Amino acid sequence: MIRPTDPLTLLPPGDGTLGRVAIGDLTLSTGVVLPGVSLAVQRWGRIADDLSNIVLVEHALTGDSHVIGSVDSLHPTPGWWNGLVGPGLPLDTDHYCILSVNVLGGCRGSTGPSSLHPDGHYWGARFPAVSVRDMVESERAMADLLGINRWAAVVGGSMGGARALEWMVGHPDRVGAGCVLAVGARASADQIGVQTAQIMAVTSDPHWQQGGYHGTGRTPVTGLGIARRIAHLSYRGEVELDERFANRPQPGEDPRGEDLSMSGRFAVQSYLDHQAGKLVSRFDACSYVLLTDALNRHDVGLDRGGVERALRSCPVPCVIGGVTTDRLYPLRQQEELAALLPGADPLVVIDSPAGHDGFLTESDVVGPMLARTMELAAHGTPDRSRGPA
Ligand SMILES: CC(=O)SCCNC(=O)CCNC(=O)[C@H](O)C(C)(C)COP(=O)(O)OP(=O)(O)OC[C@H]1O[C@@H](n2cnc3c(N)ncnc32)[C@H](O)[C@@H]1OP(=O)(O)O
Ligand SMILES: N[C@@H](CCO)C(=O)O
Repeated sequence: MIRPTDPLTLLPPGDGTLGRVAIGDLTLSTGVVLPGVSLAVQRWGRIADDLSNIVLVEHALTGDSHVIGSVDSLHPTPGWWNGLVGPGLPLDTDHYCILSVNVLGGCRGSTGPSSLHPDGHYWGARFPAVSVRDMVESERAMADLLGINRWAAVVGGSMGGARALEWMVGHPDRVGAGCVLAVGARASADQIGVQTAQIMAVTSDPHWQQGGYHGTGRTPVTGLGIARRIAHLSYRGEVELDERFANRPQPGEDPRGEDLSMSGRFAVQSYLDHQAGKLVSRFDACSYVLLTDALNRHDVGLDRGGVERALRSCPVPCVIGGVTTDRLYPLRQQEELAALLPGADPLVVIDSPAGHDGFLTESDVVGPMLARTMELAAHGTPDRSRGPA
């Protein structure tokens, strides 16, 4: 007798090994069909027989599926939520299987602009535009393939929070509980402004080559580095930066010389150079443009009668959090989410100088928020009687 393959055998083992799930062709919200899509996946913990204990953790713009780092492999990789996932930790692998997916269009294993097109050349900027909703649809296609009807919870911050929110609003019956950090219901004018400036920095680099730089030996590292400097400023608190760097020169350098040769740097300039250097060494410029553009398109109310109606229609129990000093996704945006989502706990305000990156750095507060999310998830089917307001 031929037994059908157990879909779960398509997943990597529960020890954080990186695997890849082929989901086939994906029709995007623009109508474009993206052929042969694969998603890079990692998971930690055992999957229950009834698949009811799987938590989807969504990463931010330049993150990836390495929610927690690995030190013992040939290629040690840092994690971005170390200390929050593991036995006895807020995302408790003694009870739950924690699963993370490199985003559609990313550059850390999932199909994206640095993947090969069916014609054998790199996709580059030929890669079709994707929205946050498309990212979620790729994850839904993967869940369908694996037979996962419902996530115990979906959690994430920033772009990961946008994906978590899209899951909750677009597929409320498939999300047991949600945790949404440091994001809003739609892109604001300020975000689109700062993010389009970053996109222009990348695409104005002569090495961009209309997005066809892959395989040419010339990559737009200068433009990507400028984009990261602009972005990183928006990720950190204004007061925090001034307390750390003020207008001091970088030790041993003189930024106040007699001419404009710019040979000496301010300390903050050196810090941003460092952050830019780290990003260009690990991230693809086309993916950066694609994902930044997806954030510009983010609008949970699109084709759902607007933000208020979309949020009010979502009964998923959830935890919403924002950072006091977040100047990219200011607190008013999370206040809106907490006010309009019928299943939301009172807003958790993360009091931190760290700015937007607080959802990565303030694990003392984020940990209890994740624990609370799992408490909501454990209560099972949400109280649908609250219904749309
Ligand atoms: C780690 C990953 O790549 S996981 C994927 C997710 N990645 C991200 O989320 C984005 C990348 N990282 C970040 O945004 C941030 O570094 C965070 C949020 C992860 C950590 O924030 P913090 O711990 O507050 O780091 P902080 O902003 O102080 O930066 C520290 C770095 O700046 C460097 N630095 C500080 N001052 C200066 C200076 N004057 N000149 C040059 N470098 C400086 C430090 O040496 C340190 O370098 P290192 O990270 O290579 O060790
Ligand atoms: N530091 C985060 C900020 C965006 O949320 C990142 O690079 O992904």
